Amino acid sequence: MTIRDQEEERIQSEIASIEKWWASEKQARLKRPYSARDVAVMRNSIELNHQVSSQQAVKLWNLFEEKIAKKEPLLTYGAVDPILLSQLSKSGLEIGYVSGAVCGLSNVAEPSMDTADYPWDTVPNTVQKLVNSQLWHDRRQNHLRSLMTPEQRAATPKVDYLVPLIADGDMGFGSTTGIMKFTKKFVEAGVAMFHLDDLAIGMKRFTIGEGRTVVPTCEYLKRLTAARFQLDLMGAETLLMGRADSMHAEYISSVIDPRDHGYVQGVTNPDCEPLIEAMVKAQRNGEDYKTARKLWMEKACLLTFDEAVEKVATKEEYQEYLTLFKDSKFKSINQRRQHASQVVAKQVFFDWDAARSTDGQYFLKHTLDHVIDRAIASLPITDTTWARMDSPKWDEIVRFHEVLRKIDSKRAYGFGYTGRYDYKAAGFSDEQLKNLQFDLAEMGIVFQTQPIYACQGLNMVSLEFGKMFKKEGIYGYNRDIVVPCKENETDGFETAWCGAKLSDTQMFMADSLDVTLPY
Ligand SMILES: C[C@](O)(C(=O)O)[C@H](CC(=O)O)C(=O)O
Repeated sequence: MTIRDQEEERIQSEIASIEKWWASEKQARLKRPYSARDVAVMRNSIELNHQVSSQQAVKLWNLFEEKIAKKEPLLTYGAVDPILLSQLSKSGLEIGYVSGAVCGLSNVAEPSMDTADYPWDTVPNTVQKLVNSQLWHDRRQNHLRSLMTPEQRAATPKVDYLVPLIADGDMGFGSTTGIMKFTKKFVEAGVAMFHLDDLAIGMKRFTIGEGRTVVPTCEYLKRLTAARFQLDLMGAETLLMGRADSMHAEYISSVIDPRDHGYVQGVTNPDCEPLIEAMVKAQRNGEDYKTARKLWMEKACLLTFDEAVEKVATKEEYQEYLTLFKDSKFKSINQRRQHASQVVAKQVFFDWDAARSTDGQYFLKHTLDHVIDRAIASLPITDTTWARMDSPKWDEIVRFHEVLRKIDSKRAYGFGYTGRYDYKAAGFSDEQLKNLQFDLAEMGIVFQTQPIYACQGLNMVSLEFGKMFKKEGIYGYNRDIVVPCKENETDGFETAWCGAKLSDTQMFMADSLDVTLPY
Protein backbone atom coordinates (compact mmCIF):
# COMPACT_ATOMS: atom_id res chain seq x y z
CA MET A 1 0.00 0.00 0.00
CA THR A 2 1.40 3.42 -0.88
CA ILE A 3 1.59 6.28 1.66
CA ARG A 4 -1.06 8.12 -0.36
CA ASP A 5 -3.44 5.20 0.05
CA GLN A 6 -2.94 5.10 3.79
CA GLU A 7 -3.77 8.77 3.99
CA GLU A 8 -6.92 8.31 1.93
CA GLU A 9 -7.84 5.37 4.15
CA ARG A 10 -7.55 7.59 7.20
CA ILE A 11 -9.73 10.24 5.56
CA GLN A 12 -12.32 7.60 4.67
CA SER A 13 -12.42 6.34 8.22
CA GLU A 14 -12.82 9.92 9.51
CA ILE A 15 -15.65 10.46 7.03
CA ALA A 16 -17.36 7.30 8.23
CA SER A 17 -17.13 8.35 11.85
CA ILE A 18 -18.33 11.89 11.10
CA GLU A 19 -21.28 10.57 9.12
CA LYS A 20 -22.16 8.18 11.92
CA TRP A 21 -21.98 11.07 14.40
CA TRP A 22 -24.11 13.32 12.19
CA ALA A 23 -26.75 10.60 12.03
CA SER A 24 -27.24 10.66 15.81
CA GLU A 25 -30.56 12.05 17.09
CA LYS A 26 -29.11 15.38 18.20
CA GLN A 27 -26.87 15.97 15.19
CA ALA A 28 -29.40 14.80 12.62
CA ARG A 29 -31.49 17.89 13.35
CA LEU A 30 -28.79 20.03 11.71
CA LYS A 31 -28.15 20.66 8.04
CA ARG A 32 -24.62 21.60 7.00
CA PRO A 33 -23.69 23.41 3.80
CA TYR A 34 -20.50 21.27 3.63
CA SER A 35 -19.75 17.57 3.51
CA ALA A 36 -18.21 15.15 5.99
CA ARG A 37 -15.21 14.99 3.67
CA ASP A 38 -14.75 18.79 3.90
CA VAL A 39 -14.46 18.34 7.64
CA ALA A 40 -12.39 15.15 7.57
CA VAL A 41 -9.63 16.56 5.41
CA MET A 42 -9.07 19.44 7.82
CA ARG A 43 -9.02 17.38 11.00
CA ASN A 44 -5.94 16.48 13.03
CA SER A 45 -4.17 13.13 12.74
CA ILE A 46 -4.86 12.35 16.38
CA GLU A 47 -8.17 12.50 18.13
CA LEU A 48 -8.72 15.58 20.27
CA ASN A 49 -10.94 15.08 23.26
CA HIS A 50 -12.91 18.09 24.33
CA GLN A 51 -14.82 16.04 26.78
CA VAL A 52 -15.91 18.68 29.25
CA SER A 53 -17.65 20.84 26.66
CA SER A 54 -19.24 17.85 24.94
CA GLN A 55 -20.41 16.24 28.17
CA GLN A 56 -21.83 19.51 29.45
CA ALA A 57 -23.53 20.10 26.11
CA VAL A 58 -25.19 16.70 26.20
CA LYS A 59 -26.26 17.32 29.78
CA LEU A 60 -27.77 20.65 28.72
CA TRP A 61 -29.41 19.08 25.70
CA ASN A 62 -31.04 16.45 27.92
CA LEU A 63 -32.20 19.14 30.31
CA PHE A 64 -33.73 21.04 27.40
CA GLU A 65 -35.54 17.91 26.22
CA GLU A 66 -36.83 17.19 29.71
CA LYS A 67 -38.00 20.75 30.35
CA ILE A 68 -39.64 21.10 26.96
CA ALA A 69 -41.58 17.90 27.63
CA LYS A 70 -42.60 19.06 31.09
CA LYS A 71 -43.11 22.68 29.96
CA GLU A 72 -40.87 23.85 32.78
CA PRO A 73 -38.37 26.72 32.73
CA LEU A 74 -34.63 26.50 33.22
CA LEU A 75 -33.97 29.75 35.00
CA THR A 76 -30.55 31.24 35.51
CA TYR A 77 -28.71 34.50 35.93
CA GLY A 78 -25.41 35.98 34.82
CA ALA A 79 -22.61 34.74 37.06
CA VAL A 80 -19.12 35.57 35.86
CA ASP A 81 -17.40 34.88 39.15
CA PRO A 82 -16.65 31.42 40.60
CA ILE A 83 -17.90 32.28 44.08
CA LEU A 84 -21.25 33.49 42.80
CA LEU A 85 -21.51 30.49 40.47
CA SER A 86 -20.98 28.06 43.36
CA GLN A 87 -23.98 29.55 45.15
CA LEU A 88 -26.03 29.60 41.95
CA SER A 89 -25.43 25.85 41.73
CA LYS A 90 -26.13 25.26 45.40
CA SER A 91 -29.42 27.13 45.16
CA GLY A 92 -30.65 24.47 42.75
CA LEU A 93 -30.55 26.43 39.52
CA GLU A 94 -29.61 23.88 36.90
CA ILE A 95 -27.71 26.00 34.39
CA GLY A 96 -25.34 28.99 34.56
CA TYR A 97 -25.11 32.04 32.29
CA VAL A 98 -21.93 33.96 31.46
CA SER A 99 -22.95 37.44 30.47
CA GLY A 100 -20.83 39.48 28.08
CA ALA A 101 -22.12 42.72 29.58
CA VAL A 102 -21.10 41.69 33.10
CA CYS A 103 -17.72 40.34 31.89
CA GLY A 104 -17.14 43.69 30.18
CA LEU A 105 -17.70 45.48 33.45
CA SER A 106 -15.92 43.16 35.80
CA ASN A 107 -13.57 40.67 34.10
CA VAL A 108 -11.41 43.01 32.05
CA ALA A 109 -8.54 45.38 32.66
CA GLU A 110 -10.46 48.24 31.03
CA PRO A 111 -14.16 48.17 31.83
CA SER A 112 -16.96 49.69 29.79
CA MET A 113 -20.64 49.42 28.92
CA ASP A 114 -21.89 46.46 26.90
CA THR A 115 -20.24 47.54 23.65
CA ALA A 116 -18.43 44.19 23.28
CA ASP A 117 -15.17 46.08 22.78
CA TYR A 118 -13.34 43.89 25.26
CA PRO A 119 -10.64 41.47 24.08
CA TRP A 120 -12.20 38.68 22.03
CA ASP A 121 -11.21 35.96 24.48
CA THR A 122 -12.67 37.68 27.56
CA VAL A 123 -15.81 35.53 27.80
CA PRO A 124 -14.08 32.22 26.85
CA ASN A 125 -11.42 32.94 29.48
CA THR A 126 -14.13 33.61 32.03
CA VAL A 127 -15.77 30.32 31.09
CA GLN A 128 -12.43 28.59 31.55
CA LYS A 129 -12.06 30.05 35.03
CA LEU A 130 -15.63 29.12 35.93
CA VAL A 131 -15.35 25.57 34.62
CA ASN A 132 -12.10 25.04 36.52
CA SER A 133 -13.84 26.22 39.67
CA GLN A 134 -16.78 23.91 38.97
CA LEU A 135 -14.45 20.94 38.53
CA TRP A 136 -12.61 21.85 41.71
CA HIS A 137 -15.80 22.13 43.77
CA ASP A 138 -16.98 18.85 42.33
CA ARG A 139 -13.70 17.14 43.26
CA ARG A 140 -13.67 18.72 46.68
CA GLN A 141 -17.21 17.52 47.32
CA ASN A 142 -16.48 14.00 46.06
CA HIS A 143 -13.53 13.75 48.39
CA LEU A 144 -15.48 15.06 51.36
CA ARG A 145 -18.34 12.66 50.73
CA SER A 146 -15.92 9.75 50.45
CA LEU A 147 -15.06 10.39 54.10
CA MET A 148 -18.71 10.11 55.18
CA THR A 149 -20.60 7.04 56.33
CA PRO A 150 -23.45 5.94 54.04
CA GLU A 151 -25.89 7.40 56.61
CA GLN A 152 -24.12 10.75 56.59
CA ARG A 153 -24.04 10.75 52.83
CA ALA A 154 -27.73 10.02 52.62
CA ALA A 155 -28.42 12.88 55.00
CA THR A 156 -26.20 15.35 53.14
CA PRO A 157 -27.56 16.68 49.86
CA LYS A 158 -25.09 16.56 47.01
CA VAL A 159 -24.67 19.82 45.13
CA ASP A 160 -24.41 19.68 41.35
CA TYR A 161 -21.53 22.08 40.89
CA LEU A 162 -21.23 21.07 37.26
CA VAL A 163 -24.19 23.03 35.97
CA PRO A 164 -23.82 23.47 32.19
CA LEU A 165 -22.66 26.96 31.30
CA ILE A 166 -24.23 29.03 28.55
CA ALA A 167 -22.02 31.87 27.37
CA ASP A 168 -22.52 35.10 25.50
CA GLY A 169 -20.50 34.97 22.28
CA ASP A 170 -21.75 38.41 21.21
CA MET A 171 -21.15 38.87 17.48
CA GLY A 172 -18.21 36.48 17.40
CA PHE A 173 -15.61 39.24 17.32
CA GLY A 174 -14.49 39.12 13.74
CA SER A 175 -13.80 37.28 10.58
CA THR A 176 -14.75 33.74 9.68
CA THR A 177 -11.43 32.34 10.86
CA GLY A 178 -11.59 34.60 13.91
CA ILE A 179 -14.95 33.07 14.83
CA MET A 180 -13.47 29.62 14.37
CA LYS A 181 -10.71 30.44 16.86
CA PHE A 182 -13.27 31.96 19.20
CA THR A 183 -15.39 28.81 19.01
CA LYS A 184 -12.32 26.63 19.62
CA LYS A 185 -11.52 28.63 22.74
CA PHE A 186 -15.08 28.21 24.04
CA VAL A 187 -14.95 24.46 23.49
CA GLU A 188 -11.55 24.14 25.13
CA ALA A 189 -12.87 26.17 28.05
CA GLY A 190 -15.70 23.67 28.57
CA VAL A 191 -18.76 25.72 27.63
CA ALA A 192 -22.00 23.79 27.09
CA MET A 193 -23.60 26.31 24.73
CA PHE A 194 -22.80 29.76 23.41
CA HIS A 195 -24.81 32.22 21.40
CA LEU A 196 -23.78 34.30 18.43
CA ASP A 197 -25.83 37.30 17.40
CA ASP A 198 -26.30 39.39 14.27
CA LEU A 199 -24.97 42.68 15.66
CA ALA A 200 -22.28 44.71 13.94
CA ILE A 201 -18.99 45.06 15.79
CA GLY A 202 -18.64 48.16 17.96
CA MET A 203 -21.83 49.87 16.86
CA LYS A 204 -24.12 49.67 19.87
CA ARG A 205 -25.31 53.07 21.06
CA PHE A 206 -27.16 53.55 24.29
CA THR A 207 -28.06 57.18 24.94
CA ILE A 208 -28.09 59.23 21.75
CA GLY A 209 -31.29 57.99 20.20
CA GLU A 210 -29.54 55.41 18.02
CA GLY A 211 -29.74 51.78 18.96
CA ARG A 212 -28.27 48.63 17.61
CA THR A 213 -26.87 47.88 14.15
CA VAL A 214 -27.25 44.46 12.61
CA VAL A 215 -25.18 42.90 9.85
CA PRO A 216 -26.79 41.54 6.66
CA THR A 217 -28.48 38.16 6.95
CA CYS A 218 -25.75 36.44 4.92
CA GLU A 219 -23.06 37.70 7.31
CA TYR A 220 -25.01 36.43 10.31
CA LEU A 221 -25.33 33.02 8.68
CA LYS A 222 -21.63 32.98 7.84
CA ARG A 223 -20.82 33.58 11.49
CA LEU A 224 -22.97 30.69 12.59
CA THR A 225 -21.61 28.43 9.88
CA ALA A 226 -18.03 29.26 10.85
CA ALA A 227 -18.81 28.27 14.43
CA ARG A 228 -20.59 25.09 13.33
CA PHE A 229 -17.69 24.13 11.08
CA GLN A 230 -15.24 24.55 13.96
CA LEU A 231 -17.42 22.41 16.22
CA ASP A 232 -17.43 19.75 13.51
CA LEU A 233 -13.66 19.92 13.13
CA MET A 234 -13.37 19.33 16.85
CA GLY A 235 -16.06 16.66 16.91
CA ALA A 236 -17.66 18.65 19.74
CA GLU A 237 -21.29 18.33 20.86
CA THR A 238 -21.19 21.93 22.13
CA LEU A 239 -24.51 23.64 21.44
CA LEU A 240 -24.74 26.67 19.19
CA MET A 241 -27.50 29.19 19.77
CA GLY A 242 -28.54 31.74 17.17
CA ARG A 243 -29.56 35.07 18.66
CA ALA A 244 -31.37 37.52 16.40
CA ASP A 245 -31.06 41.08 17.66
CA SER A 246 -32.85 42.83 14.81
CA MET A 247 -36.02 43.30 16.85
CA HIS A 248 -34.97 46.74 18.00
CA ALA A 249 -32.07 47.43 15.68
CA GLU A 250 -32.16 50.81 14.00
CA TYR A 251 -29.50 50.21 11.42
CA ILE A 252 -28.08 47.59 9.12
CA SER A 253 -24.40 47.73 8.16
CA SER A 254 -24.80 46.73 4.51
CA VAL A 255 -27.48 46.02 1.89
CA ILE A 256 -25.63 43.21 0.17
CA ASP A 257 -28.32 40.63 0.97
CA PRO A 258 -31.67 40.95 -0.90
CA ARG A 259 -33.33 39.18 2.04
CA ASP A 260 -32.92 42.41 3.98
CA HIS A 261 -34.04 44.82 1.24
CA GLY A 262 -37.70 44.89 2.22
CA TYR A 263 -36.75 46.26 5.65
CA VAL A 264 -34.28 49.00 4.68
CA GLN A 265 -35.55 52.56 4.80
CA GLY A 266 -34.71 55.39 2.45
CA VAL A 267 -35.41 59.09 2.10
CA THR A 268 -38.68 59.65 0.23
CA ASN A 269 -38.68 63.44 0.28
CA PRO A 270 -36.69 64.58 -2.81
CA ASP A 271 -36.07 67.98 -1.19
CA CYS A 272 -34.27 66.52 1.80
CA GLU A 273 -30.49 66.71 1.93
CA PRO A 274 -28.52 63.54 2.81
CA LEU A 275 -28.27 62.80 6.52
CA ILE A 276 -24.48 63.14 6.58
CA GLU A 277 -24.64 66.69 5.19
CA ALA A 278 -27.32 67.66 7.69
CA MET A 279 -25.35 66.24 10.60
CA VAL A 280 -22.06 67.86 9.61
CA LYS A 281 -23.86 71.21 9.32
CA ALA A 282 -25.55 70.71 12.68
CA GLN A 283 -22.25 69.81 14.34
CA ARG A 284 -20.55 72.91 12.88
CA ASN A 285 -23.38 75.08 14.17
CA GLY A 286 -23.03 73.52 17.61
CA GLU A 287 -26.53 71.99 17.50
CA ASP A 288 -27.53 69.04 19.68
CA TYR A 289 -26.88 65.76 17.80
CA LYS A 290 -30.04 64.04 18.92
CA THR A 291 -32.33 66.98 18.10
CA ALA A 292 -30.72 67.62 14.71
CA ARG A 293 -31.09 63.96 13.78
CA LYS A 294 -34.73 63.92 14.84
CA LEU A 295 -35.50 67.02 12.75
CA TRP A 296 -33.78 65.50 9.74
CA MET A 297 -35.77 62.29 10.13
CA GLU A 298 -39.02 64.20 10.17
CA LYS A 299 -38.07 65.96 6.95
CA ALA A 300 -36.67 62.87 5.23
CA CYS A 301 -39.89 60.89 5.59
CA LEU A 302 -38.10 57.56 5.92
CA LEU A 303 -39.95 54.62 4.41
CA THR A 304 -39.18 51.17 3.08
CA PHE A 305 -39.33 50.83 -0.69
CA ASP A 306 -42.71 49.08 -0.54
CA GLU A 307 -44.10 51.85 1.67
CA ALA A 308 -42.72 54.42 -0.77
CA VAL A 309 -44.58 52.65 -3.56
CA GLU A 310 -47.78 52.58 -1.55
CA LYS A 311 -47.42 56.32 -0.93
CA VAL A 312 -47.52 57.26 -4.60
CA ALA A 313 -49.51 54.41 -6.13
CA THR A 314 -53.28 54.09 -6.49
CA LYS A 315 -54.90 51.22 -4.57
CA GLU A 316 -55.14 49.11 -7.73
CA GLU A 317 -51.55 49.85 -8.70
CA TYR A 318 -50.33 48.86 -5.26
CA GLN A 319 -52.25 45.59 -5.43
CA GLU A 320 -50.62 44.96 -8.78
CA TYR A 321 -47.22 45.82 -7.28
CA LEU A 322 -47.74 43.23 -4.53
CA THR A 323 -48.05 40.44 -7.10
CA LEU A 324 -44.25 40.64 -7.28
CA PHE A 325 -44.13 38.72 -4.03
CA LYS A 326 -46.43 35.85 -4.91
CA ASP A 327 -43.61 33.34 -5.27
CA SER A 328 -41.22 34.79 -2.67
CA LYS A 329 -41.07 37.72 -0.27
CA PHE A 330 -37.34 38.09 -0.84
CA LYS A 331 -37.04 40.43 -3.81
CA SER A 332 -34.06 42.67 -4.37
CA ILE A 333 -34.35 46.43 -4.56
CA ASN A 334 -33.69 46.24 -8.32
CA GLN A 335 -36.53 43.76 -8.83
CA ARG A 336 -38.77 45.98 -6.73
CA ARG A 337 -37.82 49.13 -8.65
CA GLN A 338 -38.27 47.48 -12.01
CA HIS A 339 -41.67 46.07 -11.15
CA ALA A 340 -42.83 49.39 -9.66
CA SER A 341 -41.79 51.24 -12.82
CA GLN A 342 -44.00 48.86 -14.81
CA VAL A 343 -47.13 48.95 -12.69
CA VAL A 344 -47.15 52.37 -11.00
CA ALA A 345 -47.71 55.50 -13.09
CA LYS A 346 -45.95 57.96 -10.77
CA GLN A 347 -42.22 57.81 -10.12
CA VAL A 348 -41.20 56.33 -6.78
CA PHE A 349 -38.63 58.46 -5.03
CA PHE A 350 -36.59 56.29 -2.67
CA ASP A 351 -32.95 56.93 -1.74
CA TRP A 352 -31.45 54.67 0.90
CA ASP A 353 -27.97 56.13 0.37
CA ALA A 354 -29.13 59.60 1.40
CA ALA A 355 -30.17 58.10 4.72
CA ARG A 356 -26.82 56.49 5.49
CA SER A 357 -25.34 57.42 8.82
CA THR A 358 -21.94 58.99 9.37
CA ASP A 359 -20.68 55.42 9.96
CA GLY A 360 -22.18 54.33 6.64
CA GLN A 361 -25.03 52.25 8.05
CA TYR A 362 -28.45 52.06 6.43
CA PHE A 363 -31.71 52.78 8.25
CA LEU A 364 -33.62 49.65 9.17
CA LYS A 365 -37.30 49.34 9.90
CA HIS A 366 -37.13 46.81 12.66
CA THR A 367 -40.06 44.47 12.50
CA LEU A 368 -40.84 41.12 13.96
CA ASP A 369 -40.95 39.70 10.42
CA HIS A 370 -37.29 40.52 9.92
CA VAL A 371 -36.37 38.71 13.13
CA ILE A 372 -38.50 35.77 12.09
CA ASP A 373 -36.82 35.62 8.64
CA ARG A 374 -33.38 35.54 10.24
CA ALA A 375 -34.31 33.02 12.87
CA ILE A 376 -35.77 30.72 10.23
CA ALA A 377 -32.71 31.09 8.00
CA SER A 378 -30.44 30.09 10.89
CA LEU A 379 -32.43 27.04 12.03
CA PRO A 380 -30.51 24.42 10.02
CA ILE A 381 -27.10 25.26 11.51
CA THR A 382 -28.07 26.11 15.09
CA ASP A 383 -29.32 23.99 17.95
CA THR A 384 -31.35 26.64 19.76
CA THR A 385 -32.78 30.12 19.10
CA TRP A 386 -33.25 33.39 20.97
CA ALA A 387 -35.01 36.51 19.70
CA ARG A 388 -33.61 39.30 21.84
CA MET A 389 -35.89 42.18 22.69
CA ASP A 390 -35.37 45.62 24.20
CA SER A 391 -38.72 45.37 25.92
CA PRO A 392 -40.92 42.35 26.60
CA LYS A 393 -43.81 42.57 24.16
CA TRP A 394 -46.02 39.62 24.86
CA ASP A 395 -47.83 39.46 21.51
CA GLU A 396 -44.49 39.61 19.67
CA ILE A 397 -43.04 36.88 21.87
CA VAL A 398 -46.06 34.72 21.13
CA ARG A 399 -46.07 35.34 17.37
CA PHE A 400 -42.34 34.74 17.00
CA HIS A 401 -42.51 31.39 18.76
CA GLU A 402 -45.72 30.34 17.07
CA VAL A 403 -44.14 30.80 13.66
CA LEU A 404 -40.83 29.20 14.61
CA ARG A 405 -42.40 26.27 16.41
CA LYS A 406 -44.49 25.46 13.37
CA ILE A 407 -41.16 24.77 11.66
CA ASP A 408 -39.27 23.33 14.63
CA SER A 409 -41.39 22.32 17.57
CA LYS A 410 -38.67 20.24 19.24
CA ARG A 411 -36.21 23.11 19.58
CA ALA A 412 -35.33 24.84 22.84
CA TYR A 413 -35.86 28.59 22.64
CA GLY A 414 -34.28 31.23 24.84
CA PHE A 415 -35.33 34.43 26.51
CA GLY A 416 -33.42 37.16 28.34
CA TYR A 417 -35.14 39.12 31.08
CA THR A 418 -32.90 41.73 29.68
CA GLY A 419 -31.60 44.70 31.65
CA ARG A 420 -34.15 46.61 33.54
CA TYR A 421 -37.29 45.56 31.71
CA ASP A 422 -40.24 47.67 32.78
CA TYR A 423 -42.87 44.96 32.95
CA LYS A 424 -45.60 47.30 34.10
CA ALA A 425 -45.00 49.66 31.17
CA ALA A 426 -45.01 46.63 28.86
CA GLY A 427 -48.49 45.79 30.12
CA PHE A 428 -47.80 42.87 32.45
CA SER A 429 -50.00 42.53 35.50
CA ASP A 430 -48.53 41.06 38.68
CA GLU A 431 -50.35 37.83 37.97
CA GLN A 432 -48.92 37.64 34.43
CA LEU A 433 -45.44 38.32 35.74
CA LYS A 434 -45.81 35.58 38.32
CA ASN A 435 -46.64 33.11 35.58
CA LEU A 436 -44.30 34.48 32.94
CA GLN A 437 -41.61 31.83 33.37
CA PHE A 438 -44.19 29.06 32.95
CA ASP A 439 -46.03 30.79 30.11
CA LEU A 440 -42.72 31.09 28.27
CA ALA A 441 -41.85 27.45 28.99
CA GLU A 442 -45.22 26.46 27.57
CA MET A 443 -43.95 27.81 24.23
CA GLY A 444 -40.68 25.86 24.38
CA ILE A 445 -38.78 28.89 25.74
CA VAL A 446 -37.00 26.93 28.41
CA PHE A 447 -33.65 28.75 28.63
CA GLN A 448 -34.48 31.87 30.61
CA THR A 449 -31.78 34.16 31.92
CA GLN A 450 -31.62 37.36 33.91
CA PRO A 451 -28.17 38.25 32.55
CA ILE A 452 -27.26 41.24 34.64
CA TYR A 453 -28.34 40.23 38.15
CA ALA A 454 -24.78 41.00 39.34
CA CYS A 455 -25.23 44.63 38.30
CA GLN A 456 -28.47 45.04 40.17
CA GLY A 457 -28.84 42.43 42.89
CA LEU A 458 -25.21 42.27 43.99
CA ASN A 459 -24.84 46.04 43.79
CA MET A 460 -27.81 46.44 46.04
CA VAL A 461 -26.53 43.98 48.64
CA SER A 462 -22.96 45.32 48.56
CA LEU A 463 -24.06 48.92 48.87
CA GLU A 464 -26.23 48.22 51.89
CA PHE A 465 -23.49 46.17 53.51
CA GLY A 466 -20.85 48.87 52.93
CA LYS A 467 -23.04 51.55 54.48
CA MET A 468 -23.69 49.38 57.52
CA PHE A 469 -20.02 48.40 57.86
CA LYS A 470 -18.85 51.99 57.68
CA LYS A 471 -21.20 52.86 60.52
CA GLU A 472 -20.96 49.82 62.76
CA GLY A 473 -17.65 48.14 61.90
CA ILE A 474 -16.93 44.59 62.98
CA TYR A 475 -19.77 44.65 65.49
CA GLY A 476 -22.23 45.00 62.60
CA TYR A 477 -20.32 42.42 60.54
CA ASN A 478 -20.55 39.93 63.37
CA ARG A 479 -24.27 40.54 63.83
CA ASP A 480 -25.27 40.62 60.14
CA ILE A 481 -22.82 38.14 58.63
CA VAL A 482 -20.94 35.88 61.07
CA VAL A 483 -23.86 34.90 63.30
CA PRO A 484 -26.46 34.21 60.58
CA CYS A 485 -23.85 32.46 58.42
CA LYS A 486 -23.10 30.10 61.28
CA GLU A 487 -26.79 29.44 61.88
CA ASN A 488 -27.52 28.83 58.20
CA GLU A 489 -24.27 26.97 57.53
CA THR A 490 -23.56 29.41 54.75
CA ASP A 491 -20.55 28.56 52.62
CA GLY A 492 -17.54 30.68 53.44
CA PHE A 493 -13.93 30.79 54.36
CA GLU A 494 -12.81 27.92 56.58
CA THR A 495 -15.91 25.87 55.89
CA ALA A 496 -15.92 22.72 53.76
CA TRP A 497 -16.69 24.94 50.75
CA CYS A 498 -13.22 26.49 50.66
CA GLY A 499 -11.59 23.06 50.25
CA ALA A 500 -9.27 23.04 53.25
CA LYS A 501 -9.71 19.30 53.69
CA LEU A 502 -8.94 18.62 50.05
CA SER A 503 -5.81 20.79 50.20
CA ASP A 504 -4.50 19.11 53.30
CA THR A 505 -5.24 15.62 52.04
CA GLN A 506 -3.53 16.29 48.74
CA MET A 507 -0.53 17.68 50.53
CA PHE A 508 -0.43 14.74 52.84
CA MET A 509 -0.45 12.37 49.87
CA ALA A 510 2.35 14.18 48.12
CA ASP A 511 4.44 14.83 51.21
CA SER A 512 4.22 11.58 53.11
CA LEU A 513 4.28 8.76 50.63
CA ASP A 514 7.80 9.18 49.35
CA VAL A 515 8.66 5.71 48.05
CA THR A 516 12.21 6.81 47.27
CA LEU A 517 13.11 7.16 50.96
CA PRO A 518 15.85 4.60 51.84
CA TYR A 519 14.09 3.28 54.98
C1 LIG B 1 -27.52 39.15 27.42
C2 LIG B 1 -26.59 40.28 27.16
O1 LIG B 1 -26.08 40.15 25.87
C3 LIG B 1 -25.41 40.23 28.11
O2 LIG B 1 -24.37 40.74 27.72
O3 LIG B 1 -25.56 39.71 29.21
C4 LIG B 1 -27.26 41.67 27.29
C5 LIG B 1 -27.83 41.90 28.63
C6 LIG B 1 -28.67 43.12 28.84
O4 LIG B 1 -28.61 44.09 28.09
O5 LIG B 1 -29.41 43.09 29.84
C7 LIG B 1 -28.25 41.82 26.15
O6 LIG B 1 -29.38 41.35 26.24
O7 LIG B 1 -27.86 42.40 25.13
